[in-house]
Amino acid sequence: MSRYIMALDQGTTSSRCILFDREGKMVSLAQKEYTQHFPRAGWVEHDAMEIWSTQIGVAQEAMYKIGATHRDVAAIGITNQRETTVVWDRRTGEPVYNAIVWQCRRTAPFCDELKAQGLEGWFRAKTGLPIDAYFSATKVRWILDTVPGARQKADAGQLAFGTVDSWLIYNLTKGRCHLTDLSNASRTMLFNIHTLDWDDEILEKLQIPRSMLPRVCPSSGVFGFTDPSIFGGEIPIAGAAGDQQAALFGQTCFAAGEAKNTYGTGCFLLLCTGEKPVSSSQGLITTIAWGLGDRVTYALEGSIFVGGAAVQWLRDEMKLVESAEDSEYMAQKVPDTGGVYVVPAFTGLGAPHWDPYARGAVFGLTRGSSKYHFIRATLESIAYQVTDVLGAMKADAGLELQALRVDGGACANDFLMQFQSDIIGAPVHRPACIETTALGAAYLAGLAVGYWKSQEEIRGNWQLARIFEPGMDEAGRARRLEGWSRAVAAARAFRGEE
Ligand SMILES: Nc1ncnc2c1ncn2[C@@H]1O[C@H](COP(=O)(O)OP(=O)(O)O)[C@@H](O)[C@H]1O
Ligand SMILES: O=P(O)(O)OC[C@H](O)CO
Repeated sequence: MSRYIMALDQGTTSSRCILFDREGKMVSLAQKEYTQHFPRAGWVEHDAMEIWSTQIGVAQEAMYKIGATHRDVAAIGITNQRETTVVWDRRTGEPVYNAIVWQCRRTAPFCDELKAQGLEGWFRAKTGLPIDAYFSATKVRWILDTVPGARQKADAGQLAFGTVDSWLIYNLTKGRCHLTDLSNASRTMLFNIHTLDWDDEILEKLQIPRSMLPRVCPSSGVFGFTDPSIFGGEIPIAGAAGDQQAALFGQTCFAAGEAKNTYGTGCFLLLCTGEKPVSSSQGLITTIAWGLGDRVTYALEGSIFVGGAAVQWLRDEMKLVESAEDSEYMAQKVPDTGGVYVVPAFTGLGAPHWDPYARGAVFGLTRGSSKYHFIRATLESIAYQVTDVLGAMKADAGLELQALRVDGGACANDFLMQFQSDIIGAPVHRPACIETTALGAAYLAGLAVGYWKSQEEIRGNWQLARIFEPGMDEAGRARRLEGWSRAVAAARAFRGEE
């Protein structure tokens, strides 16, 4: 029997491939950062061909590192940055425009038009989502309206739309399969999470032809086989899920009431609600967690657009740190932020505010403010945003958190995790494997081909590595949270330039 499951983790900042063994341990990893394009203020794009080339490059590298061949890989699981929109020409396989990334705000004015028509409740009832530029629907519409000839080609059935999972499956199968999974479909604002089908009324309203859309499959099951030219032989693609849902699966949060928070480019807190979609009155999203066989599991989600990306900004734009890791010791060179608050609303604010016009801001600077205060305040801003989302989840779902399970690149930062625990007043549990996104995709694929027999078997693989206990007094917590909420209100009042 094959020895490994391959996870392809196509994230916002990097493409990654990890090979896992039966205990859920990483056997080989390869990763490559790729180019972020910011053609205008608030716009974010990726080159879809670079997504594909880096993803396939790291897959081959991960196999090469341990001398694995296609025979050693029982199945591939795909997980991906969600909502990011690729539209390609079926005849050439070429994208007609760059991938429009989930963070991109270009369609905010069109979303305002939809809201002005009073459609907010209509969309939410069908899709579980608020109307926002974050989701794929208005991005597809923008491409059809803007790229010369796109509308005509789409009407003639020549164009295909997909989120990044679809784009990878299409290329891995050399154009044979145009598919997606339920969790990714639920992020498009085109998919009805109750009927489990693309919603014809929404398609009509947005003038998006159904012929562009992929077929929707369960998250665990054989989607197709890789073309033999890629790995030297066929490998089944047996799992796919959006990265945040995959992380929920990788953290083995299978039962209603179990939650995790991922600290990647953004931060995403997901609470499993079981087979029941729970609707939100607090600015959270109702989303499909995964489909297994004919059973669909739902989740409530708080989506924060800028998490670890704020640390990347400190590194790449502000040049205040040389590496993301350095932020940890530099933040601890000062005992507190000295009253400085950073609001990293670089692409507006997601949950619970949903304000596309908010922009990043720094408050509380004094003559004594140093770069260390600035770095510390940036890290703290990540934890404050998570605290706001937790508050919404408590109000919506009555979540009484015993402990917060964490994962994702930035959860390696001990300072951030300690501050997170302090500011929510609850323990933070960091597992041994923080690559839970990839692990979740591997589990979905492995279950489909019998590599793992059951979810119970998988549960046994989860291991705790470190607990962060809250140490901040109530008064200190309340004072900081009050400062943070004033900073957010001020950043929202400023409103960015169009
Ligand atoms: N030690 C660290 N401290 C703070 N942030 C970090 C650290 N390591 C990585 N990051 C941040 O985490 C993000 C990468 O996490 P990852 O889970 O790989 O994200 P993605 O899947 O979105 O590409 C980057 O934005 C990076 O700045
Ligand atoms: O790339 P990540 O891990 O920050 O995840 C991005 C999300 O899927 C966007 O919804």
